[in-house]
Amino acid sequence: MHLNLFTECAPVPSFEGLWRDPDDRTAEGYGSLEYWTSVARKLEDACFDALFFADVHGTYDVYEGSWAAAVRNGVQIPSIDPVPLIPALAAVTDRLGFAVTYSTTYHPPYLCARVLSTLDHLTGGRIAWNIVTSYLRSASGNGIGEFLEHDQRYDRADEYLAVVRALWERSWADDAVRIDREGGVFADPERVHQIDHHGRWFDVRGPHQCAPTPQRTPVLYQAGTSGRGLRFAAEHAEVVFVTLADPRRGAEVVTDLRRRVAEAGRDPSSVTVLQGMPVVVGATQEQAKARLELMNRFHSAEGRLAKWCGWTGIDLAGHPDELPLSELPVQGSRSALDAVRRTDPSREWTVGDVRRTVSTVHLPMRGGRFMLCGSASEVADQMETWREIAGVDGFNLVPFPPSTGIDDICDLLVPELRRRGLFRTAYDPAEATLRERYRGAGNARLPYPTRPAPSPDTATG
Ligand SMILES: Cc1cc2nc3c(=O)[nH]c(=O)nc-3n(C[C@H](O)[C@H](O)[C@H](O)COP(=O)(O)O)c2cc1C
Repeated sequence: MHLNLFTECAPVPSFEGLWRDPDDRTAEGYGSLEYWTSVARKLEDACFDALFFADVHGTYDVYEGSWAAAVRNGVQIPSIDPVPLIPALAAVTDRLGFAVTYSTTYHPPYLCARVLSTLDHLTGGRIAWNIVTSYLRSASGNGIGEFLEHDQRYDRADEYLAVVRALWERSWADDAVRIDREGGVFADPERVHQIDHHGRWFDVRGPHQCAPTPQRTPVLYQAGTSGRGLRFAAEHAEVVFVTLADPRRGAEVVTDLRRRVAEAGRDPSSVTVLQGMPVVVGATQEQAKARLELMNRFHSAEGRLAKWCGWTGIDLAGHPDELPLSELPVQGSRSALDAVRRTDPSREWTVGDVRRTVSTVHLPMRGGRFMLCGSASEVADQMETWREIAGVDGFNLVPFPPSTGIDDICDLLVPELRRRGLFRTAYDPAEATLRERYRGAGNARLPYPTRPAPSPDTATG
């Protein structure tokens, strides 16, 4: 089983309002090296695959047409950039991987390739890239790029991947770096190539500024399960991060994804699917339930609405309650919208229905299904059900409570998973890089060759 821990470098990585819990360490800790190094050490002791950092490049200003609710509730503002943190975390760990989010809409591909190669060098091949197309229109107001329509963002992302993959895979030969002190040749210019990419969105000559890293291309993660998102994943992703509503309906998405991977000419079993999963675990079921009471106490409906409206681009305060949701165009995240719709696909969802659902606390024992909850043994049972029925390969765990929940996962849940033979008791020394943890020892490099971007004109939804 593959296990990541999901977080954000923000006071409220998830569960809006929980920063008010006096035991929560994230509110002050998110900006401190001491906090993040202690998290990284804890996860490495538990042999996690990776620490996953979500990130955005604008403010959540859709709800009520303002970022006031986001600021008041600390919803990814303030937040710091996780990327500069990674070398510090790598310095206190040896094997833990790090997944970082970089946007194909708001970061230039040449600079993205260099930053991720730098991290792959400095960590000895422990980097994954969470490829996002970005749903926040507000970022375009910060002078970092133009917000495009949903499908166009993915078209651009296809070309972006052609550029960065060419820089990582084709620009430098493995034997280009010679360090020949006698001969006075550091690197052989004959073995370093321009990529000469000229496309609709990008003109990048190259060569890449970094010599080949342990993985060359970082492990390619993708999140976004609209039809267009799945097509992008089928073409590029090695690990797909999903948030499925429940195991049975989730199985349809996973099957659809693997079918599309096969259609793209790749081995469907080579794609690792991780379910993003909130989890609360206690020594007993009663203790887990008691922890959940914190949700009732501190949950912020306003903070939740700020986040959800930012994800989708729909202002739930800006339309009449009775308006059917199907009448609103969605330029943000269709996955976030589908996650709500899939809880009851037969219903004609209105703006009012969604606002009530999004702002209400859904505790697992009161019918809310989207959470792992209970003693370690109960949570492990639920994880096994997800694996068997939905066909996911592992989890991107979202800890509840946000900081002490990390200790519960490592100290209570991981030992139970190990007892069942579901999770490693030590890192395999033969798996030197993060990619090898997914694909086995000896597979440090991207398994499929670089490909030109598929033409938006010929691709189908
Ligand atoms: C589980 C999940 C995690 C995501 N994480 C991020 C993130 O950290 N930063 C970001 O800008 N977008 C993130 N996204 C947004 C996607 O990259 C994408 O832009 C958005 O979901 C729209 O695509 P879709 O309609 O296919 O879902 C995430 C989406 C999902 C479903």
